[in-house]
Amino acid sequence: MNNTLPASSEILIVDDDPSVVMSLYQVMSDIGRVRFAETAEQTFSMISEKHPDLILLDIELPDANGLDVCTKLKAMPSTQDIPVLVITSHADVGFEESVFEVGAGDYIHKPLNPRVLAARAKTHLAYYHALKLLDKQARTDQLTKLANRWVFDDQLTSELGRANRQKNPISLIMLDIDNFKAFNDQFGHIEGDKCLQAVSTVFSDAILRSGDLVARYGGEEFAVLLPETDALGVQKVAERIRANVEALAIPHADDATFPVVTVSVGCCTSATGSVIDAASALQIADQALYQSKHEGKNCVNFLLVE
Ligand SMILES: Nc1nc2c(ncn2[C@@H]2O[C@H](COP(=O)(O)OP(=O)(O)OP(=O)(O)O)[C@@H](O)[C@H]2O)c(=O)[nH]1
Repeated sequence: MNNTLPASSEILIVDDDPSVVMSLYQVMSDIGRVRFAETAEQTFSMISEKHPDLILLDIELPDANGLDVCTKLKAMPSTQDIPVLVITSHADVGFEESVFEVGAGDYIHKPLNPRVLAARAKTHLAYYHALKLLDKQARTDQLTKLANRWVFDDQLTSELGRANRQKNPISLIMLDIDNFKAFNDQFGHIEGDKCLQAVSTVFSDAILRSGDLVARYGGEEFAVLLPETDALGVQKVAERIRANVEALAIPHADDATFPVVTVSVGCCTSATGSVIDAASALQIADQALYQSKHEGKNCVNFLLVE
């Protein structure tokens, strides 16, 4: 397990005793990059700047009890998974129980034993990095490296809710590669996979805002979510994607509608965030996509919901 440790682990030491900090630093600087906080306030401010991969937390801080700090960290979704190792001189059973009750991963007694500290820190870091990797893999389509349908549906639901609360427009694009069965039949599945990867790059390059999301929705079907984007905006993005896929000029199968690979596009906008249910939004975009297929493929259709 320890072999999986990346060289760049970020470790935050929270302690106000210079001699303890020095001992911790001597051990931890061999394991990762170390930062320090002396108080609870500094701790939260440093964590908001950059999330550490491991926190070594003293119990007696000048402005708070370390257990309360841990409770707060474990209550926040953005920090709850960061492993916390409590550094303590308490040894009674009741105290040990309270360490685990607040969600800390482990505790280490003072005086510190450097080898035990290093071993425990490495174990927690290895589990944390492995979990992060698994989480990333669970959210990513392995072939295209885009987000998968699960991530898309999740984000669509939360962005629709937000658009509705703020009465903001929100737009959705569904894309489907034209005659992809014919492509696979003529060139084989390996070339088909390469084609999917190439068009995925076009989709990713076409979305410019940080809140936008592109995902592989099914086999040769893709979806794009554009929060705070109105009818004009989504149609621009949709047309850019359609044109850029065509411009890739990937030769298509002899019996395909067009000589190069193309996509049919369906998009919709909920002008005031009135569509709040993900299934309805997807169904409207799908309806527009169906219209594009029906009109001869390689085109964009759009539906507006007021
Ligand atoms: N190579 C490859 N092919 C895939 C993958 N996922 C889905 N496909 C193929 O995509 C094709 C989709 O075929 P259809 O649903 O008939 O659609 P189409 O041929 O694109 O026809 P239109 O949508 O009407 O343009 C099928 O042959 C699937 O096997 C994949 O991951 N890799």
